[in-house]
Amino acid sequence: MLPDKDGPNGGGGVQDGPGTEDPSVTLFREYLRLKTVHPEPDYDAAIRFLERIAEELALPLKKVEVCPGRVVAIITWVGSRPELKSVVLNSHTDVVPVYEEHWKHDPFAAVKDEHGNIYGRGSQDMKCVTIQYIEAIRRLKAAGKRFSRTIHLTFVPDEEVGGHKGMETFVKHPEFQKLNIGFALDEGLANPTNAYTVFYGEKNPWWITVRCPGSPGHGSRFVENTAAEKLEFEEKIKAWCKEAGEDVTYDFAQKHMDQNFTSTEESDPWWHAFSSTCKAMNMTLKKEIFPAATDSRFIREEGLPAIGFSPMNLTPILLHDHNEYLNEQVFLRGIQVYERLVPALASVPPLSGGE
Ligand code: MET
Ligand SMILES: [Zn+2]
Ligand SMILES: [Zn+2]
Repeated sequence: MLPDKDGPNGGGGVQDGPGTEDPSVTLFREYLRLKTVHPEPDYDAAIRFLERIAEELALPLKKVEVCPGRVVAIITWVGSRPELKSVVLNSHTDVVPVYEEHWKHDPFAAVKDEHGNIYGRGSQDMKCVTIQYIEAIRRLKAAGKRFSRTIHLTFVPDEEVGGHKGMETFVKHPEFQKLNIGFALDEGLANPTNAYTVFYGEKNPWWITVRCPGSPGHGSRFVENTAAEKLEFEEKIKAWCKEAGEDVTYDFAQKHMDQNFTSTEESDPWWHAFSSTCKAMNMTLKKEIFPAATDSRFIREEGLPAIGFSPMNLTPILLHDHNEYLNEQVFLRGIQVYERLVPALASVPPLSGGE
């Protein structure tokens, strides 16, 4: 672990003396320090980190290069009945850029303040979840557990830039088919109340590039045929491009039409395993449609069920925001949540059809 400027346990006035921090928190902070930040994420650092983790867990890691320089890493814990469909724990390794001048701590130093709040880009989106999966698996393995279904931890690049060179390509890869997926967990959002939010569908993103050529020049010069004057925002996309002139074109960088939802009926065996485990832990769940887009959309488009869930209650929603942080107690509680959820999902009895 790299020491940060305030010593081994972060910001001033920290309650932990050296060496007393929970090792899961230390690992989380170490992962936050990797600069997997766009526009040039250090994916090599993430892969090296994950290779070390796989070695510690004594589990195999497979690397699938879906595009040049874009590797999906898969750590697999084979179940006692490997013919059954598997459980996927998915997370993306990239994070969005920062405006460092708006942060009270270095966004890549993983400073922990006197309240136990850990500041860092990716602390909520979604390096917390990556480490929570890993630590839950580590504890379950150490306790000598094994489950009937195979568990795959998938670590995917480029989610934050639309997933073209990440999950979108991976779901079409033969190695994805080989995973024989029955159910997937992926990211969700924090919830400021005591409840946890779960996402069973998403909004359809449309990212559109409108090409509207015009003469350049200073605004005071009464330039004719400017780009701005050609655009009619109140009209529909097609209509306003047509009206703007024959040379105005548009392209979709993202155009999702699929509306596959994941069942949250109690009769659904996957949802039942998920929700009954949460209930047994006295967790309140709030079911929602994700307000933006995650890699779950590509999984659902393959017809597979996926639930978006990041176990962060009592936490303001700070994804992509300045001063993104997560409290270490909330983080540690999340590991315990996965320690219960993973066994429940990986022990779902064979479904009709023997899967
Ligand atoms: C449409 S790609 C989604 C990128 C990112 N997850 C976001 O919601 O902003
Ligand atoms: Zn995310
Ligand atoms: Zn994000």
